Amino acid sequence: MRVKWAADQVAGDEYDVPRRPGDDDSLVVSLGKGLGLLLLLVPWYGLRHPGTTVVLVATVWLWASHGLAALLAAYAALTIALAAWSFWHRSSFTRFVANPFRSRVRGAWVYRRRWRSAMHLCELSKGWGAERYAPHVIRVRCDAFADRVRVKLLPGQCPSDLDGKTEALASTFGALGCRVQVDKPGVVWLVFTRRDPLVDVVPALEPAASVDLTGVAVGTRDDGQPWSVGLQSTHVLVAGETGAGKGSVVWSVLRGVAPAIRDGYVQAWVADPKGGMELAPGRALFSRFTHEPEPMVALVEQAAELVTERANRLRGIARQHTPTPVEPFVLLVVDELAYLTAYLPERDLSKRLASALSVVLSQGRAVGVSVLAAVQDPRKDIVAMRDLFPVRIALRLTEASQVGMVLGDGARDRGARCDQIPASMPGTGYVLIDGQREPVRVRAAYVSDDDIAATCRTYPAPATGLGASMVEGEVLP
Ligand SMILES: Nc1ncnc2c1ncn2[C@@H]1O[C@H](COP(=O)(O)OP(=O)(O)OP(=O)(O)O)[C@@H](O)[C@H]1O
Repeated sequence: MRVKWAADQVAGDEYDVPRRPGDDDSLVVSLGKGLGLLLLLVPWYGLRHPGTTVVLVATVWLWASHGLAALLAAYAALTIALAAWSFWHRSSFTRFVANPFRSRVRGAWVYRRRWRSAMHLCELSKGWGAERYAPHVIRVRCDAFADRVRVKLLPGQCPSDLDGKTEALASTFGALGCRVQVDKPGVVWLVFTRRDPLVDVVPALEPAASVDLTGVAVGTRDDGQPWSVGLQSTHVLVAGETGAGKGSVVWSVLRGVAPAIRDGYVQAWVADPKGGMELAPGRALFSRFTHEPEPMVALVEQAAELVTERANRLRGIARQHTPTPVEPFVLLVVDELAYLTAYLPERDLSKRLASALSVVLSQGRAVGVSVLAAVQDPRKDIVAMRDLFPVRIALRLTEASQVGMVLGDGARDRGARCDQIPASMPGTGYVLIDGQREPVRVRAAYVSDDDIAATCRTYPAPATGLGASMVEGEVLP
């Protein structure tokens, strides 16, 4: 593809415009060439865009055969029909009319018109001899929130070449943000966010009647899809500075599994090092709950004993634990993991904790014991354990360097800007989703005190959980 810098409309001053063959043609020759090109382009356009062609041909035919009044009447009738459609069935209207129209207009006006210059100025074009080449736009899909541009990369380019360019691309095309998603080898989707679907608080989600531990709905993704977190056969780490909204992730998970708690298939064992302030309101859901240092270590040790006992019993019989009311899935919730791993007052407690936690994290997944842990400060102590948490959620973080500590190296370059999440959007963060190398932006649902109280009333743990009668600070059987 030949790049004509001079013809591209980019905001900013042009510089170093190379001369091209034909730039010095006389007016007559240029007009002749233009006419020839038009004759070739009309049939090509007609074949490529049959819908538009039908509308154009119908318009010309109506005008020529029935006059302007008939044409205006037909357009008025069409407008009324579309308005009625949009009123009565918004979703199908959006899908079949609004989004394709948006895609066509924005695809031509915003992206294709400025594409090559933008690629050059973002340093994504390449030179070969005297020619310059830019990645090719295959398709543009737009909805009310985002534009998705499918792009064929140049030979010699790979998706990671776009890492670190996303901010420049977003700014070039006037978007709030840009993410790269690999489609297939050599082809990527650039997702430009125009309106943030996560700005509004996501209300608490209703728990599903039948709980699926492989995907518990906890919030919304920025493409409008539900965001689910798997608990079975995994451990989940939620990292975020104070006030980042870790509580909303933990509460959304607990609310999501509440029906299974009531039916005895899931038990929540909860350690709240913040003196019980955060999680105590949900004690009716918990089978075990504690907030004192020694009992918290004892709770993790009990989980480790359960893991060892189940592993010994199930070895050779089953490769995967199936939750039942007799042998429930245990979710060990630790509200501030760093407190247990780094700040326990006594050295002996720290040692006991480290050894019990390593058993639970390394062997618990196969025997139905999973950890859901929150952490404010993802520094060294946590990083040592980070790899034992297959699911990691990074909310707002104080420093850019912390993103990699939670999501792994390069995650920030691939779009996880946790340090730029505004304080006004607690519960917002980035996650890595299976099969996708790019982090996905998400927001957890906000579970209010009233929602917690209602969840406790509707789904209390069975009598063995001793919910409301628990003595705080003690580990109960
Ligand atoms: N998903 C959410 N949507 C809207 N508001 C939220 C959400 N999550 C939390 N908040 C609000 O943000 C504030 C801080 O939330 P939260 O206590 O969960 O943060 P945290 O990360 O647990 O902080 P800390 O580590 O200090 O306990 C709360 O007042 C809460 O009302």
